[in-house]
Amino acid sequence: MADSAQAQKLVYLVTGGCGFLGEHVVRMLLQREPRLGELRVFDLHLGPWLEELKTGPVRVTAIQGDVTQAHEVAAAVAGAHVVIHTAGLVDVFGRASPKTIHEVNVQGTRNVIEACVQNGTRFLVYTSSMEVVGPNTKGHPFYRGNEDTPYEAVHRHPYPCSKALAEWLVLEANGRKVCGGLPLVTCALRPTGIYGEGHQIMRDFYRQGLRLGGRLFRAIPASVEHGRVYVGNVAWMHVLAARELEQRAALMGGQVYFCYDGSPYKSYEDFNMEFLGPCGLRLVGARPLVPYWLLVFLAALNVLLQWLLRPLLLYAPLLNPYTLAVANTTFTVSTDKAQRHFGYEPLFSWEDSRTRTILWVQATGGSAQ
Ligand SMILES: NC(=O)C1=CN([C@@H]2O[C@H](COP(=O)(O)OP(=O)(O)OC[C@H]3O[C@@H](n4cnc5c(N)ncnc54)[C@H](O)[C@@H]3O)[C@@H](O)[C@H]2O)C=CC1
Ligand SMILES: C[C@@H](CO)CCC[C@@H](C)[C@H]1CC[C@H]2[C@@H]3[C@H](O)CC4=CC(=O)CC[C@]4(C)[C@H]3CC[C@]12C
Repeated sequence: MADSAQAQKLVYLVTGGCGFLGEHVVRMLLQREPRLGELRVFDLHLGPWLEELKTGPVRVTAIQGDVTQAHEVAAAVAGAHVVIHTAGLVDVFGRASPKTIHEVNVQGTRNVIEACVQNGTRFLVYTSSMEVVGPNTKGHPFYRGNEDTPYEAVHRHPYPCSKALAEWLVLEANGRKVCGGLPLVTCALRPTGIYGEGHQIMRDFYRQGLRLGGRLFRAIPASVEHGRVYVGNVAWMHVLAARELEQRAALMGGQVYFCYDGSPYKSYEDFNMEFLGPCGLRLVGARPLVPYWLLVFLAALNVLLQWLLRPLLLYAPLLNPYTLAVANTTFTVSTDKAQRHFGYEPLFSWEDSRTRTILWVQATGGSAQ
């Protein structure tokens, strides 16, 4: 697709294109990818908002499908130049079984790779996660780390296990000959905790705060820092990476990139208050109001309750030993690898990202949407 035709229009496929991140990737491609000729949006559940996109100048094709079904993925990939594979089962709360998480995240990714190989699709960008690195089960801090920082990555939970395995598959596939004989070029992007318009957990915290009379209670020390990244910048990074993969195949192929922007390093709760504060909530307590040992106990109790209640109902609260460990461990990234390799600069400043998120929480937080 190189210089033979600068004006050649490209077919992009976004898997998981109706999810929180996927929708932003889809909209970003339509706004910022001049070579886009057709955009295929593949998802298990198609969003009604796709309809309005179908009236624009670029052909938008909605494909309801399941990444675990190889034939459905193959049909969607046929004829695509670039695949952005963002579909995944994001579950750290025990809603889905480990088997299902593995099937979607690992087998689904395998199906995407094989479909690229069979169909001669050469460019694949995979949405990985910071979770493939850590936090590890020992709670070691990862402080301002980059892609080369040594860290003891130990995965036990099904979600990070599945993301690590899927990322490995994607990177290992780099250089494989696709149908037609040319090499596949792949890279993986590792977002930290994503926030922005559409962030379900943010909305849940907002609603919880409203129920508690406009208050949230500090549970995690303010000194535990998290790296967070705005969804618009994560989407922009995907679009740029996909665009540059061909020209910079030797440099970018088989590489991983953390997703980063100018969002401040703060504790998970203090960071959320950047948005929930202006929406009228306040975080009570300069220090955690419950002792850590009690949180550990409650997290363990939640696991027991989940197990006991499983025959009757799905009990999947936010607090469990894994989420507590993640929330309570510093994990921040500081890197310029994406800037050096493919010229990434955040599209949205921290101020813009903050304002957009606040407006979204205000607009939808109290409603049933
Ligand atoms: N939300 C976060 O903070 C982070 C997310 N990620 C990764 O980003 C990607 C997108 O995550 P989010 O947008 O947050 O999640 P999401 O749940 O909003 O989006 C995932 C999308 O994948 C679709 N999907 C799930 N199973 C599927 C299947 N079997 N076949 C086809 N589509 C399927 C869902 O319907 C959904 O639209 C995931 O791969 C996740 O692992 C990585 C780092 C952080
Ligand atoms: C102990 C509670 C007191 O208020 C707070 C619980 C917060 C947790 C639900 C979140 C804290 C950190 C989040 C994770 C982190 O942002 C990294 C992630 C990366 C992903 O790829 C998927 C989502 C997540 C695991 C994210 C999930 C929610 C938290 C554990």
